[in-house]
Amino acid sequence: MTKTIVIKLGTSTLTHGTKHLSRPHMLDIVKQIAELHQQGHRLILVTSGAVAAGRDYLGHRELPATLASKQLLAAVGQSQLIQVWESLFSIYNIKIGQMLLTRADIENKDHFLNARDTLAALLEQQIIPIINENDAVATAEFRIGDNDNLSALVAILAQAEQLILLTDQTALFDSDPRTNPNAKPISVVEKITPDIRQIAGGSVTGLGTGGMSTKITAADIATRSGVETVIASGETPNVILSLVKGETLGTRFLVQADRIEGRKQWLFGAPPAGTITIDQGAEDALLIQHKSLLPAGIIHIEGQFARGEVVKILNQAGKPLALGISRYNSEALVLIKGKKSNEIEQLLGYEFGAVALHRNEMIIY
Ligand SMILES: Nc1ncnc2c1ncn2[C@@H]1O[C@H](COP(=O)(O)OP(=O)(O)O)[C@@H](O)[C@H]1O
Ligand SMILES: N[C@@H](CCC(=O)OP(=O)(O)O)C(=O)O
Repeated sequence: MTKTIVIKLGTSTLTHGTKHLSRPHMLDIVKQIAELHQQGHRLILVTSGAVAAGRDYLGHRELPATLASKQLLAAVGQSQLIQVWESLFSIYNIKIGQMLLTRADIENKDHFLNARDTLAALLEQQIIPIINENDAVATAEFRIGDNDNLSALVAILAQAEQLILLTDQTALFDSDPRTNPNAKPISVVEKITPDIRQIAGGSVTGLGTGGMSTKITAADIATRSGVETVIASGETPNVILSLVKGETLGTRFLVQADRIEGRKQWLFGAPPAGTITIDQGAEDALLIQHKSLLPAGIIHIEGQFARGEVVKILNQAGKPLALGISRYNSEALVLIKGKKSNEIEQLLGYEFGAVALHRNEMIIY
């Protein structure tokens, strides 16, 4: 069975603990990804390293200790970083696509759908998405701040089966192995308890952001949404291939929720912004055939809502059937209700796909 896998590479792995990107180490990762890509798996790379690459490119020049300097380094370094990935993937004739995201692109449901559609479109075309935070513009308010958390959100976005966090340690240890030589690796975390959070410290190398602490938060977010998460070393030979095969390596965090249901809980934070009344055919499609809602089955729209907002779906008798995320805003739905999906573009001048509400973004009562 093929899987969707998000692989996060920390600065420590990409630089191999030095001050510049390590092409040999990056090539080793690319080689493994190419093999899995060939097998039909869908792979997404979340890559750190822009700031480190920027520093190196500018010859480690002195800069004022400001946010703008960090953003400057990210702006300079991101283009270096993506060039290296592109040249390495081209060895295997694999095309890549760059996505730079901020918190708003994931938390705002409208943007979330856009980002998700782009990811899906890239994967469908066998293009490997290469993702980083848009550090050059993300101000404190809009930053996720570390790529561990970003990769967990990307895993939810992509409905991935597995999230692999590659770092400079072979596992999560019971204390930081840099300060405690007797620290012991933990192979499985069944549940993230306060004790687990307690043993995960920060980053001491000055290269990484967040250390183990942000990886635990990321594992928590991902496993609650049904995404198995593993922390392992990017240095271990064939680490990605072994993990995808299910071999025991690093620290494995067991899933805490069914994948689809967990993801839905994450999606449905807000109260419904409007209601959609559907006909009998659409009701059967939703309840019996477990299908998405097409505009053709919509009779009436109440309330004003944006694309990405939560709406309640009612049958003709006014009985609530489901909650769902609308792929179109209320004005657009008024124009396309009762119409065939292939007429959407002509009616609106744009389209976000054939369905009004997708099955995977719906909770049936
Ligand atoms: N309990 C722990 N087990 C393993 N590593 C830990 C622990 N607590 C803190 N760390 C630190 O976390 C670091 C990895 O995180 P970080 O430096 O942010 O790397 P990355 O760039 O891969 O995200 C390790 O080098 C280690 O010093
Ligand atoms: N977005 C930043 C990296 C942020 C980050 O989380 O770094 P790391 O802890 O090395 O994975 C960059 O590209 O430099």
